[in-house]
Amino acid sequence: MLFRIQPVEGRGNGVVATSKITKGTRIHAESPFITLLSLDDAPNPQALSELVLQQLRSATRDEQRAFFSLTNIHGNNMPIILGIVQTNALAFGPGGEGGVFLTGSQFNHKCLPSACSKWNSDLGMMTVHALRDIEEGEEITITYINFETHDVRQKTLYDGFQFICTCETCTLPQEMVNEMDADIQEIKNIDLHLKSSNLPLDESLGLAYRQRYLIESKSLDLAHAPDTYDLVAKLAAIRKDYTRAKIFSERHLAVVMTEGGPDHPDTKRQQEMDDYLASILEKHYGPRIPYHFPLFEVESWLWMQHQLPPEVYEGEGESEGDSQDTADESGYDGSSEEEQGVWSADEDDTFDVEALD
Ligand SMILES: C[S@@+](CC[C@H](N)C(=O)[O-])C[C@H]1O[C@@H](n2cnc3c(N)ncnc32)[C@H](O)[C@@H]1O
Repeated sequence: MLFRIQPVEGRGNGVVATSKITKGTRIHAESPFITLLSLDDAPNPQALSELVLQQLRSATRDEQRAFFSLTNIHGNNMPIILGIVQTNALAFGPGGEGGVFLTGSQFNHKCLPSACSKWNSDLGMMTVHALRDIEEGEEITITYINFETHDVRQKTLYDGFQFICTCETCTLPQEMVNEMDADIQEIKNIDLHLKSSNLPLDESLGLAYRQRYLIESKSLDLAHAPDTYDLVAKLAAIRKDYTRAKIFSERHLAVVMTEGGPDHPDTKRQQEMDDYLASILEKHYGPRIPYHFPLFEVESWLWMQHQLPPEVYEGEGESEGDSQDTADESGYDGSSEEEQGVWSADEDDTFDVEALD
């Protein structure tokens, strides 16, 4: 066992590492003890109680005891069973299904968590993987919420779990919180823009680069940050730029592998896409990835960097100064695609992204 459950100051019980855990390690896997049909529908308390009672009756005494020892933040405001369910239910299914986990429900929240909880429909289990190295004695945290600005995060956590988040991110000085919120909003705007407009690939990559820059260099990798690599891999594949698609696909594969492990459906799907791209490259072109260039040049080539046309960005949170900064960082030397070693695929190579979704 890589962790133990113990009291954590200001957060009730929590999950604490009993040894050093390296990034990508599966920390925990567990089937739901109580399964709920939907966390999205306002539950009819009577029906919910009945559903939970039915499942409790078929549990062992030890399991029942473990269920009743879970935290109930609702006190006398509702029947005890409902209080426990509402405090501990985690969402997992695509239709808003959720459940209570005897161990997994004891992970506390942080906006910049050290671990990722993910529902694995193939295993019928929630898994928890380390998003970074975690030290012995450190609390292992997950996130309960989506990628949001400070006030939205606080409201969601208070409404759903009745606590005020005091994590490092939420307690930054107001000026830094404002700056971070502006960056988060810009990341979300870019995501919407990339998904809703049919931009030429170089413009999409320019925006995507900016998104990745904001997420990585400013430590905004709050859980559920938009997955830039997934999107640009698909955009490049649709435009038959299989070399770039393959590189972005490898990066996305690394992300889903860390978050869900090799047996997660997302990882398997991405592996399938990656193998397919590899087979196209192998069959028609052989390796064209310019790894013999210095890393900086490969990155610059990969993202097709040049200054973004201002109209792409207008009104979406970026100042002119910022845009200029990005262009300056790019190192784009103005050489043509051919000079940079980029090739185009045959007409017959049609990448069916839908089939992989
Ligand atoms: C799913 S339970 C987590 C385990 C819980 N701490 C326990 O003692 O069983 C959710 C509750 O834990 C507490 N909690 C989780 N994350 C917290 C945080 N970052 N700060 C304060 N309380 C937190 C809140 O009371 C929340 O309603």
